[in-house]
Amino acid sequence: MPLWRRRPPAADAQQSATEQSATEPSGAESSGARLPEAKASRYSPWAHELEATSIWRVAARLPALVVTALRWSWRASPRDTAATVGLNVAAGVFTAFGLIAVAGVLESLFGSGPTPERVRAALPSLLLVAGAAVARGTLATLAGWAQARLAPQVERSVELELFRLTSRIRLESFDDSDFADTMYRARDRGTREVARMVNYTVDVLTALIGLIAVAGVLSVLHIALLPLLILTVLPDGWAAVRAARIRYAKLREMTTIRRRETIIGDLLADRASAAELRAYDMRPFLLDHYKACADHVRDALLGVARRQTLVRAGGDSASGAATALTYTALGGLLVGGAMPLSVAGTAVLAIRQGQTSLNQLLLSVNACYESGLFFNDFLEFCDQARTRLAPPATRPLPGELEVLSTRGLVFAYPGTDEPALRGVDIEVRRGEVVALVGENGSGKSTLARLLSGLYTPQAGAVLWNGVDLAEVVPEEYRARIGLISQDYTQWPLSARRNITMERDTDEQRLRRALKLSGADEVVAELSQGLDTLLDKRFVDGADLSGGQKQRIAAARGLYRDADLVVADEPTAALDARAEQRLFDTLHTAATDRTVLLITHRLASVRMADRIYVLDRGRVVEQGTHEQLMDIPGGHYRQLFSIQADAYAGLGFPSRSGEE
Ligand SMILES: Nc1ncnc2c1ncn2[C@@H]1O[C@H](COP(=O)(O)OP(=O)(O)OP(=O)(O)O)[C@@H](O)[C@H]1O
Repeated sequence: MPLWRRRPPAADAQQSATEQSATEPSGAESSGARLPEAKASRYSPWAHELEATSIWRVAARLPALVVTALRWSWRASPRDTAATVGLNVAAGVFTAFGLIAVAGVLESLFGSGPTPERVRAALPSLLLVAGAAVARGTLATLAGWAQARLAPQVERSVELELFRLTSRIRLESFDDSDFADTMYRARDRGTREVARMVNYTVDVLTALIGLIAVAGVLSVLHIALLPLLILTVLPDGWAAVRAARIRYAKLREMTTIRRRETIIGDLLADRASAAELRAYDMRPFLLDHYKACADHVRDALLGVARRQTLVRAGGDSASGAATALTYTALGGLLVGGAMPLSVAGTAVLAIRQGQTSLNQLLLSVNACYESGLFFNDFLEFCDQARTRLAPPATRPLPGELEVLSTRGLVFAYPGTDEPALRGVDIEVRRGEVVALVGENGSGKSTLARLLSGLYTPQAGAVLWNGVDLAEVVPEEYRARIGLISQDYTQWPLSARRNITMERDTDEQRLRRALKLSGADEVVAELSQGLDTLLDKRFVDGADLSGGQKQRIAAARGLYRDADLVVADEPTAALDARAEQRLFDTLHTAATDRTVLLITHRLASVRMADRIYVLDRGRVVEQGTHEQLMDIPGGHYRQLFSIQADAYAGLGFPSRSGEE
């Protein structure tokens, strides 16, 4: 496993966090007091490990990363990748060729004989220098074009892969905070780095070619000059790589804080939170919290800048000393008569060019390496996401739903010790209305999601006509379920699309769903009817009330030609009339479909064929309303009585208007 992928053992995190907070700048400490992530970064041990790892060990992984980046680039556009690499390399060849031609010019100019004759002798080489410059310039321009074309294509392809994975991973992955950090890093910078890595790789190749030419010229002039040249640049290169690692390690260490900073920033600037932010005057609190995060990040980055400057200053001084040594050696060779003046002139030129090329090489290797660290975040995300995909299932759905049952279902959310479901057995038969009731947090929605195939149980199974859903192609059974979710999404699409969720509309089914859910009244008020965009953030977009949104969500669940309708608190935001209409609908819908209903309005489950009562993740009672009411001190009986008592004796008129 590469060093920068290794996760710190949890036990080490606390200890290292203590060490870490001792080394933080004072501002970070003060914000750390308010930010748990600042005090106990999960990545601290990892960051220390990265900093302590030898540069050579880490750099050894670079070629593999470069190859991966090139593969991504090739996938995005083979033509532009080939053009970028090919044209840049060709431009590099002409740069080297130009230097060799310059050496020829100098040799002729510093030779013996009258000046006009020496100038004439230098003319062919001069022409070669000019030709090489023109060719290099043309190739570099074309290469720049190819490079500029490549970047957006690569970014697109990498981002698409990212979203293909985020939209396929198992739902519970979103409840895992470690994975959320990984996803944040991949989205934050990881995807942008592939194109950059390709560019830096090309720079490395170009610089290498220039360097080979210089090395060739220098070794012909005097072999001692070559190691001296390398010595002048190595300290600088070491400093650059080290500085990059310091920055990356700190950024990675701050992943959770930066994610929190983004979340708070969104709350401060998002429409969805704008009203409550004002109503509860959350502004000072959020701003203060945002400032604490931003202060921590700023202080940490100031610390990084200080350390980077020190490292670079060390590298620069050592490189300066090595340059002085090189020129002293050159002077010594001249004074000692070991090298004629014309050769020394060429050597100075070659050394300068060599330093430029070597510097360029080290800078591009460093940039490539730094990019590689971030690119690796994207690869790490892809690796982790692939392990979070549902295992491939090939079994087709075993016919229309006859019976959906669960067997010893156990499910715990990631990062929690307490299971939300602890061995649940229920059964829903075709044409039945089955209700799940229970107090808040008893596990109803979790069970509904498992029955809808959205979560994977840790133990037990959900069986469709006796076949374990784990073996069935997920798209097949999800298509047979109409989910009216408690946390429904209003998509930034037209009202029509918000209901049908598919490109082609079955007008008859749509009209029926609109009527059954009461969404027909909502659509009638929209300026462009079903074609109205349901998102106020865009021109001509409409906004809906909470109940209106819920009617649209109910229409979505009813539109689907499903075997099973799962309705999780489908009426929480509805007015009394709409609520009654939807419950009536759900009860009559069960003549041709099966309905699983979750609600706290117990009067509405009286008609259910069977009621399961959940408590702390277990089914504690089951039966019809009458059977459950017959259990003395029973859970359901108590809940029902509390609601019934609230209305009892108040003499409300019935639905028909009579007392
Ligand atoms: N995403 C989550 N991550 C961790 N724990 C969760 C998550 N969602 C729910 N839980 C926990 O799982 C348990 C069951 O929650 P669930 O939402 O299924 O209850 P519920 O019966 O539907 O409650 P309600 O009536 O309030 O909707 C609760 O203890 C809850 O805190």
